[in-house]
Amino acid sequence: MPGNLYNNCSNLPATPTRLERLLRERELRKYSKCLNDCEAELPSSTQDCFSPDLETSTCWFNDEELLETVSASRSLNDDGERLDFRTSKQRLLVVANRLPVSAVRHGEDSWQLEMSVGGLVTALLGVKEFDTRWIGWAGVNVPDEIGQKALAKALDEKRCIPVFLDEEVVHQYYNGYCNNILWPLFHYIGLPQEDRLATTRSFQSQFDAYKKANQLFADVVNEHYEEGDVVWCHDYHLMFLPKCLKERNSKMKVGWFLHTPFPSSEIHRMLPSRLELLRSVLAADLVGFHTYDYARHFVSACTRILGLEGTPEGVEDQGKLTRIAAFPVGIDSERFIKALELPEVQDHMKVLKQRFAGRKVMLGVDRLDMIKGIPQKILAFEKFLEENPNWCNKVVLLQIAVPTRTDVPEYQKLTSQVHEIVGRINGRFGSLTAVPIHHLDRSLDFHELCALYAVTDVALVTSLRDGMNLVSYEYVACQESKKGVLILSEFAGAAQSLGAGAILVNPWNVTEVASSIGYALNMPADEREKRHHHNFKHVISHTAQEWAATFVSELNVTIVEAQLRTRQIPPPLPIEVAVDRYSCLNNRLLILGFNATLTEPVDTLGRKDSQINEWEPKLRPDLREPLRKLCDDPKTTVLVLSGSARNVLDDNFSDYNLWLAAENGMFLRVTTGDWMTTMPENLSMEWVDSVKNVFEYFTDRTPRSQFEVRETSLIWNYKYSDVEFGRLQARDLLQHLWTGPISNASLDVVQGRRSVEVRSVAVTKGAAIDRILGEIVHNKGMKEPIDYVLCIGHFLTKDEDIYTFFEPELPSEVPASVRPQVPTQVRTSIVGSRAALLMKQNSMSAVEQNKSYAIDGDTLHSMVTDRISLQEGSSVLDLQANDYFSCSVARKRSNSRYRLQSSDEVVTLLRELADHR
Ligand SMILES: O=P(O)(O)OC[C@H]1O[C@H](O[C@H]2O[C@H](CO)[C@@H](O)[C@H](O)[C@H]2O)[C@H](O)[C@@H](O)[C@@H]1O
Ligand SMILES: O=c1ccn([C@@H]2O[C@H](COP(=O)(O)OP(=O)(O)O)[C@@H](O)[C@H]2O)c(=O)[nH]1
Repeated sequence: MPGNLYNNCSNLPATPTRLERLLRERELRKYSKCLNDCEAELPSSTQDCFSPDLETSTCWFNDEELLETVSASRSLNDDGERLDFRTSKQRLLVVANRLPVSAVRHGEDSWQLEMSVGGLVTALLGVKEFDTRWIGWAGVNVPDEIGQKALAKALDEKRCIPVFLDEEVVHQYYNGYCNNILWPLFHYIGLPQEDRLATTRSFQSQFDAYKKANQLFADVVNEHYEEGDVVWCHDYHLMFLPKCLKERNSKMKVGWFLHTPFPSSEIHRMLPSRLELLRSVLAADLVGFHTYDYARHFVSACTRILGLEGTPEGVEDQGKLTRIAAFPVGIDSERFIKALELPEVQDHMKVLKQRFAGRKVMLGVDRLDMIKGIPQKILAFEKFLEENPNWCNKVVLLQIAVPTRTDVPEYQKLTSQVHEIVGRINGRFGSLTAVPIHHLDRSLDFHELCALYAVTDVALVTSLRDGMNLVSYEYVACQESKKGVLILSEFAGAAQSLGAGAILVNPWNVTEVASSIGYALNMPADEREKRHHHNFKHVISHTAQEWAATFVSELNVTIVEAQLRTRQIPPPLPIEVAVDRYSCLNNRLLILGFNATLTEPVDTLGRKDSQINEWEPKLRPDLREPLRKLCDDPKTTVLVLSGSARNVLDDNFSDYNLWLAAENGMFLRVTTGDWMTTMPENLSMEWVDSVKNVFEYFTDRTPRSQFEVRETSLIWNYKYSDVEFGRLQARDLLQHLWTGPISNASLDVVQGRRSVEVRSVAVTKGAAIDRILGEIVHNKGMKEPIDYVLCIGHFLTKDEDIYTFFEPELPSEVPASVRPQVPTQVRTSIVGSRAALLMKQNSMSAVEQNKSYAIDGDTLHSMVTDRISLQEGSSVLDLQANDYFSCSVARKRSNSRYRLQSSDEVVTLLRELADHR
């Protein structure tokens, strides 16, 4: 499709595709990594400053060196030798609710920083390729200024920037809206019911706090932002952030990534703030998810709930594309693999092996969260013991359950529930010397955790839903020597990547999980090896570093593409200029479309305004007054040029003094006169019956679709049907029309946004306007040439030839760069036709003579020349470039010079014109 003529880029060198750009970026990353690796071989004295030895740190918490690697270390900046490499690092602002460290206060101005627990922190700690700063909440309330200053200073050393949230905001935003509303909903647990109903009542105040908290995050980002920075927002806590950031600075590169699942649109629909949240996220340039399924759900929420267009690339709204894609996170696998060689880890392994000698050990590591399916896991283990009494003293389940979100009542309840089940099972199957379940309500340090991962025989992950689940990755990374078995919930994002090597289970099916435990414990060595090998390969190649680099690279590419795309969108109509020129001139022509131009905007969801009585297009009531004024102005001619049938235009406009052109100009009438036809005489309509059959078939099978028979075209409209079903049906319908029995007829099958229209090839608004103008000039007995044309409409691409109709005749002072590119041949014929518009007295009606019309467009123009009486020497059009305004309404790409966003803006424009006679 041609772009905006004013921005015709056809002469530019071919721009690379997105894939080409991404591949190039990938090559560059590889090259940069190669440079890095070479540096790693430099003498150790030059390395120390920027490559801290993580594995020598003894504790998972307070791991200062680890944090240094999150970002390019500052000492790197002081190293002259590495200047080139360093300068290529992109500044990255990572914004997440939780900082990688949580703060514990020790005195008025003294703070201790501890590593935060959770997959998001683990994933982001692996991000090393950028010059990174973290912005987030330190997990603590700091009401006093001294405390805030001291904490900010302590965090600064870790390149972290705090967002201070007071207790009430944390309560309403974090415990309330994030963890009691969004978290359960996104994990298919649903919204609060029964005893949680009180939460529903406070929903609005929690949402307000959520927005307020997001704004506070935005303020801190704005304070630290430097031009060119990439701002990467994380997770469901910050869905409002992209909008806050873009409102302030539309040029900021903003990405948003969700670490949890994004549920089916049917679940998201339940959320009272569903629209606002989706819209805010869409303000980002790039939106990422762990899996293709989550991305697909998000796109479908945008199409079904917001009524936007979903494309394979993302979601489009008024020409703005938000790119949506899957970026599965990984871990810093090397860090885990290397840790296994550390003496501390080896010591832990020895102790564990001794402690559990003679027993197989199964491992569970989860935050104590209802989504992790801990009760289901324990119940399945109980069933296994029940059914396999011979295993009772030979297997033990070690469950690490890290306390989390302890202020939220649901989490408190879960703790007691789990304790109760564990107690019961240990009582039932335990002995004086051994219990089958070892349950720990606390976190472990990094070395203990690695040792546990390495020595255990089976890892049991039974999440009911889980964005990714990094524990499964970490387990695989640490099992290179033992080759233990991973039992993995099919509802964890990790199932998509590790599914082939793991035993996949439905955690709700206790029987299935129990038998999988048996299968895993008895699995022969060669099968374990094969499965492990497959997973290990994936874990070491899909790292957190790779994840971040890919996301940021795609964000950069998305921005470039957006800039290219913007060039194809016409600029907004300069209303003041259009009005000013209008008031200066004396013979003005307004050509107005009808549907979606002078009618209320269609509810794209087909829900609200989809009552049957709304189906007929109606002139907006707020347009009646300005339209009447314009029609009654002797210096103005108003023409409504529409695809609609005659009766529809009659119903809406009979009371106004204007011109009506129905069926794309095939019928014409001044409201004081009768309808005339401008239809070429030998326009073949033989195809109508067969197309009618097809349309009827699809109308029957597509609820709330309509089928309209006009005299020169047939239209099947599905704007009130289910968006996705309608689109699928339209695809089938089009395929049939293009390849079926009528494929050879001389027809045009015109695809609208929510419609399919079939008409004869010769019928377009641009083809009709010449004849219409001739008739208007003749009928009005115009003496003065038309010196102002405003042509606005929500026209189909095929009908946009109306915009170009006037272009070639504009005087040559229009700068070459903004003049439309019309092929020479076409130009000649149009210029030829313009001769038809020379005025003469005693003219004969062009329409009266329509018998002699030929179908060929060029011939038509010259036929008109013969029939319109001309007034010696004067032209119908005397149009200066600046007095011609072609303007599309609610179209993302168009050949028009300008655009208006919606029919609301048409109202504004026509009111202004009406007030400036
Ligand atoms: O910060 P908290 O409220 O204590 O919760 C900890 C984190 O839990 C969630 O982690 C998710 O991210 C992981 C990495 O992408 C993913 O593997 C896992 O499936 C998710 O549950 C949460 O999304 C984070 O924001 C929290 O920080
Ligand atoms: O005592 C512990 C137990 C777990 N983890 C880490 O917590 C993360 C859990 O991430 P996952 O993606 O599995 O789930 P999430 O908790 O983020 O939902 C993993 O990186 C674990 O190494 C930890 O730091 N300390």
